Formats: sequence, structure tokens, C-alpha cells
Amino acid sequence: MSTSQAPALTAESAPPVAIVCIGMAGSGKTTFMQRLVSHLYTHPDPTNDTPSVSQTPSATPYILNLDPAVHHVPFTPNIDIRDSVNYKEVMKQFNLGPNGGILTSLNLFSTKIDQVIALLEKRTKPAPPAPVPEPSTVDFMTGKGKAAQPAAAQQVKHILIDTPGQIEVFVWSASGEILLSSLASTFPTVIAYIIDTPRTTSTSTFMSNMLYACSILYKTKLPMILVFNKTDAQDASFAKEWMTDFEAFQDALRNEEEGGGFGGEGSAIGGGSGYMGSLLNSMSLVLDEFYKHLSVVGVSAMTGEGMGEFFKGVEEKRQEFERDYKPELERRKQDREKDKAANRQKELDRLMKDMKVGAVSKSRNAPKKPEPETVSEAEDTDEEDMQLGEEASDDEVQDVDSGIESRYKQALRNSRGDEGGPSGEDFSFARYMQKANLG
Ligand SMILES: Nc1nc2c(ncn2[C@@H]2O[C@H](COP(=O)(O)OP(=O)(O)OP(=O)(O)O)[C@@H](O)[C@H]2O)c(=O)[nH]1
Repeated sequence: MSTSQAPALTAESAPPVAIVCIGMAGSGKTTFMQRLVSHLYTHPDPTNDTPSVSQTPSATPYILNLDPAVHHVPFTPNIDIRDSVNYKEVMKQFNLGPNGGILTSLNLFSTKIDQVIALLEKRTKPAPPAPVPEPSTVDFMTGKGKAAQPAAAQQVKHILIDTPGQIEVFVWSASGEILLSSLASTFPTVIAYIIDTPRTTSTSTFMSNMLYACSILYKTKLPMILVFNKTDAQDASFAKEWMTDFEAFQDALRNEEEGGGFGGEGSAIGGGSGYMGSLLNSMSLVLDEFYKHLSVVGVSAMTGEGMGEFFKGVEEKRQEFERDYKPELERRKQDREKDKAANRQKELDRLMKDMKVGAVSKSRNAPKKPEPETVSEAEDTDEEDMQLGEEASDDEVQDVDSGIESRYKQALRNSRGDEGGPSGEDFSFARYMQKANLG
């Protein structure tokens, strides 16, 4: 093997990057996903817009669909939430509306996240070196035996994830957090926030979208690319300019104010209000810092324009993830472990205190001591109490033990739901898990 191939091998062994597509309903997530898939199949170097002549992809993407309510996906997902959870059945069984149905389906799916991650790890492992062609040992009479080894599978370099259009259901739910954090603790993960450019041309809709993106960035704590989609219908240069030049945004604001066009397409909300203008002005100043953390690209999922630039952004964010986010994730993980240990210690301390209380309560029958009048008297009294605890007789210790035992029994009853246990919702969830054989 020539030395010039060595760096390529290092790149081959790099873990795949997970691209999570998030965006409002109708922003073009599914069309964008479809474009990502076709771009990766036709471009050995996805950062280059020139398609391959040989039509041989350098790597095939691994696709996850996390939208349980989607009717039709124009690509074939490798893992589809709809295969594990029947959204309509969930709605019926739990008597839920569409958003509740999506949320519960995501909850059910997130209980299986460990299996999903294990499968992803298995499927995205670097491809083994090309095998030495083996002769076929199949018995052609019986059809049994070992067939000749096929060529090594293409290595997966991208994991593409489609999410429901109900952003808040995904981003702000516990299951969304579980799914994203499990993914990010295994693979470099990048959020692609898809924006409907033709619907973002007014300063107020633009600002609403930016605030939404900002909240997602701070909630997920993952690197983000702003994808201004549908550039075939509306060029995205105005948005890029507003994000880099504060005065350009102010000019647009002034123009809208003078023309009475606040509130976006056909909206009468806030038209010409001075309060709106000054709010948007201040917001754009506040968001200046947020803009610095983003990559911004204009694409057309319909025509494929801008996809090379998008993948350059992905590479940039992947490196940022490794450099800035991964250490932070590791730190948070360690903190959680520390918290767990500290909580265990707290529990132990509480248990010890409980034992002491039990012993002291036993000694309540002893003659009552006079109330301490000075601090030193109080300290002396505490010491005496502690000694009393230490010197508890066998009978007293037995009493303490039975106190703890009864507390354990009480806690066990609670956890079984005999008394003040989980809510009816928890029960129906557990019942559903049993019925659907998911538990
Ligand atoms: N002109 C144009 N239309 C687009 C583009 N991308 C998507 N669309 C259209 O936008 C509409 C919504 O696209 P979808 O891909 O279904 O959007 P989505 O975000 O997945 O929608 P939900 O599944 O409801 O969340 C469809 O009519 C698409 O044809 C684009 O790049 N250019």
C-alpha cells in the first residue's frame, strides 16, 4: 500500500457523523432528506457539487425516520419508528390527539434507544479490509453451503435522521432529549435546522425563526447548521446579510415600518407598531452572538443547489463537535456520575440519620432534660444525644431495625402503586408496553 493512502485510511476509520434534520412542518425536511440521500449516492466527495462519472458512492448513508405520523417517505429508512410503534393505535389506545400520539410514540421508541444505538454502532463499523476472494462452496444440489464472499460493504459515513414537524414535541420532550443525547454520546452529531426561505423574508418571521433556532441550539447543546431551503423559489442572500450586517437588518426593518408591512405575509399583527420595531432591533443585537456559532447555507432540496456547501458545513461542525462539544459532553457525563455517587452518599447519610432518630425516639421515655440555655450547653446536649444513640441497647437496635424495615415495606408498596403509586398514565403506558410486547 502506498504511503499516500495512509491519511485516507485515517479518514475511513473516523466515526460517521449524525445529521438530525429539524424544521417546522412544510419547511422541506423530508424533501431535503431525499436530496441528502441522492447526493451521497451520486457524489463520492459530497462537499463537491460535481457528481461522480462512475456513479459509485464512496459511502452509503444510514437512514432513521423518527416521524411516526408520516404517510410516505420518498426514501427507504434503515430504521423506521413506524415499524416499532403504530401511531394510530397509540392514539386510539391512549385516547390522544395527534401531538400526544407523536409524543407517546417517541416515548415508546426511546425505551429501545440502547438497541437502536447498538445496531447503529454495528452497522457503521468501518468496513473490514477487502476479503481475499473465496471460492464458492455451495452444494448446488441442495443449495446449502457457503457462497463466495461478496465485496466488502461500503462504510457508512453519514447517519441521516428525519424528525417530526412538531418541533416542540421532539426537542422539548424527555424522549427527544434521550434520543439526541444517546446519539451524541456515540457519534459526532450535528443539527440541520431547515428553514422555509420564501416564508422568512419579513423581518418578524425571520426573527421568529432565529429565536426558535436559538432555543433549539441551547436546548440540545449541539452544533447547528441553518439550512435556508427552497432557494430555487427565493434566494437566501438577504438572510445571510441580515445575520452578518446589523445595519442591513435595521434598514429592512425601517423599510417595513414605513411600508406598514410588519407581521409577515398578509398578516395584520403588529403592523407599524413602534414597540415591534424596537423589540426586533434589540433582538437582532442579542442574537449577534448566537449567529457566530452557526454555519449558514442556502440550498434547494428540489434542485440540489448548495448541497456541496451544506456538506462543507457538516464537516466544519463535525470538527467543532470533536473539539468543543465532546469534552463538554464528557464533563457532563462525569458530573452525572459524580452526582450519582453523591446522591448515594446522601441516601446513606439519611439512612444513618434515620437510625439515629429511631434510637433517639426510643430514648424519649427517659427523663426529660432541661432546655439548654447557652450554645455550649446545647453542644454538650448534642454530644450526649449522640452517645445515647451509640450506646443504644440491643432492644433499641432491634426497634430501629424494625423501623427501617417498615419504611422499606412502605416504599416498596408505593413503588408497586398500592398507595400513591404511579399515575394512571404510567399504568396505561406499562399496559401498552406489555400488550405491544415492547417491555
Ligand atoms: N420550491 C421548492 N419547494 C420545496 C423544496 N423543498 C420542499 N419543497 C416543497 O415544500 C413542501 C413541503 O415539503 P416536505 O418535504 O413535505 O416538508 P416537511 O418539512 O417534511 O413537512 P412535514 O412532513 O409536514 O414536517 C412540499 O410541497 C415540497 O415539494 C425546495 O427546495 N423548493
